[in-house]
Amino acid sequence: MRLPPSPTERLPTSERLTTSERIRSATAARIGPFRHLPALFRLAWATSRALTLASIGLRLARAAIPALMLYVAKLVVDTVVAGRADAVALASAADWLAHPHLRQVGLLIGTELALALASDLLGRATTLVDGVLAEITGNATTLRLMAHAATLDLAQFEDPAVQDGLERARRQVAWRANPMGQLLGQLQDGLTALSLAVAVVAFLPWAVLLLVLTLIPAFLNELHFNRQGYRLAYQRSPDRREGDYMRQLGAGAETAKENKLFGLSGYLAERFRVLADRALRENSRLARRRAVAGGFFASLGTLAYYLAYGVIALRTATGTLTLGDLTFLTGAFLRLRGLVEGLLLGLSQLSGQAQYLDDLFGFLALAPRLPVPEHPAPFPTPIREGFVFEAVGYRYPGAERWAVRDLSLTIRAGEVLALVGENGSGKTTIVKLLARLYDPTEGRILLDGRDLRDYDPETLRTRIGVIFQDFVRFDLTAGENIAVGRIAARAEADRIEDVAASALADTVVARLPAGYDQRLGRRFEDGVDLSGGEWQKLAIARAYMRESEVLVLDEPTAALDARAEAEVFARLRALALGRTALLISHRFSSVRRADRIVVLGAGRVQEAGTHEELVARGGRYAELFELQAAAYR
Ligand SMILES: Nc1ncnc2c1ncn2[C@@H]1O[C@H](COP(=O)(O)OP(=O)(O)OP(=O)(O)O)[C@@H](O)[C@H]1O
Repeated sequence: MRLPPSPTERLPTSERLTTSERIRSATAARIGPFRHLPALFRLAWATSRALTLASIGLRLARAAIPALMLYVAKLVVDTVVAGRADAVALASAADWLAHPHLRQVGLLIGTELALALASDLLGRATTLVDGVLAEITGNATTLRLMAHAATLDLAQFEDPAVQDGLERARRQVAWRANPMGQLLGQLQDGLTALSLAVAVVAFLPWAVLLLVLTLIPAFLNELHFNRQGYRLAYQRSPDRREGDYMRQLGAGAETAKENKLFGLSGYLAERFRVLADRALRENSRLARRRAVAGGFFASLGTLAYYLAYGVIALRTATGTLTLGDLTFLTGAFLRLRGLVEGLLLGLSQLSGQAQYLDDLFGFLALAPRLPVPEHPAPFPTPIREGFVFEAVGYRYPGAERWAVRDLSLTIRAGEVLALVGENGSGKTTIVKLLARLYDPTEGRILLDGRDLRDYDPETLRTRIGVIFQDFVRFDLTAGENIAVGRIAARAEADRIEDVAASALADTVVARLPAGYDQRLGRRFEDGVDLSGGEWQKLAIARAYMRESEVLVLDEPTAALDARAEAEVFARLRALALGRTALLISHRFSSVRRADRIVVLGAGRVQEAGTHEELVARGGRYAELFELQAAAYR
């Protein structure tokens, strides 16, 4: 039978593990749903040793109680039966206590009561400890997820499989599901069953053997169906992802506007229904087979129980066993059956959780791919020469086409360079390569004569301020939306106000009810939404906040009105004084003010020069410029 792929096997080739690691992970896959249990335990252990130990200790203590209680109950019955012969008239409590048999019965009942109370208290304490442990493990896991996410490369986030896995892992953590508690619960039930079985062995060894013989096929059957269910869930993973996406589209706030205008809800619901129906059909088929096989093995167990019950009753009737033995053995068998059923059920629940644990641990096992130099070159301060792209080519993972190819380009220190070119010509890709979000597939990028890969990428990124065209609209306050450009300076209100003024964002903030403290966006109740251009002004302020040597603005003014655009550029020139600025724009009115303009086409440089030079040349730039200018005449 083919095994389901491990989470790493679902990743793109470059993400995959070495051969020996793959063999190890394939072996692990055979254990299916249970392979994450050690990691799960380590997670809880690392979060709180005291609580993990407390949870285990409490469960161990509680596991032995049922067998003890049944045994005490047996002693009660036997003592009561033995004492019936010398029954006397007892007038007072003192008489009761003075009577040896009755005192013994009283003592035994008191012991059973103490055990019952201890079991209750231990149960409550376990729930309390497990609840706290689940919450702090959940929080610690979220922090670990966030810390790990920060170490990964952009390309990894852009991989749909990684994205979906991360999303599900996040949801799993947010649900505060407690697989650890469930696992320990299973352990406790297993130990209780074992203690009962050991106690029964003393009386009827063959009965325990009978039980074990009927249990083994039931367990094997459960494990078989667990693996089948796990495999099915894996195969259905793409469908499930698509179904989740349809649900999100059909019921999400972000898409509500277009859903209404285009009347999409029926279409999306139908697509969801088709996927859900297919899943239902496959799941039901497996569930039916599981129910039939499970029912058969459960009946075998019941048969074994009644067989043992009959023999116990007969042996009690013939005097080989006492009435107390009868109580104990029937009680122990009944309890054992209940426990075993619970254990089998727990097994299938644990296997359901395992898919999410796959996502969580699969994500935590991802390693970043961009190499970081062990001994980075000292970063030039200030940058003297600038950046040189030498025959750079970049192809996105899994893409057939090159986004840029044979690209030779110089960005001189201190200049304002504009990049223009048609959609998809590679402008944004150049920016990402510059900030080392990706490494070139071929060729190299030099900064002051050294390969960009020789520098520490973190340092490089602190020296470059980039605002992408799809900048993030944080549902935080207006002040924070600017401060994220240099989050360490978030308390410097003056600085935030200064950069806001430079980006014309001050007038936007002035109109907000709570000014810089106003929460933006629609996610939260106190949020106020802004227009596209207003958001863009905040994003420009964010870039200025960075105070970096290299300023990169990707379509910074696309949403601005003509007057705002002109003003932003006038200020940008003043701000960029002495700094290097890279400007990407489709608006030639902005582009023409740059020191130099580079025209890209199909990932290559087509022309470069000042506005005047390029217009005089009568090439591609002149043609595009004329097209836009004509539209205004
Ligand atoms: N994350 C990605 N994965 C795969 N391909 C991508 C990705 N981002 C961009 N591309 C492809 O790379 C090429 C260059 O894209 P890029 O975003 O650099 O163009 P651009 O010049 O900035 O375009 P625009 O003017 O539309 O913003 C395009 O063909 C695009 O389809």
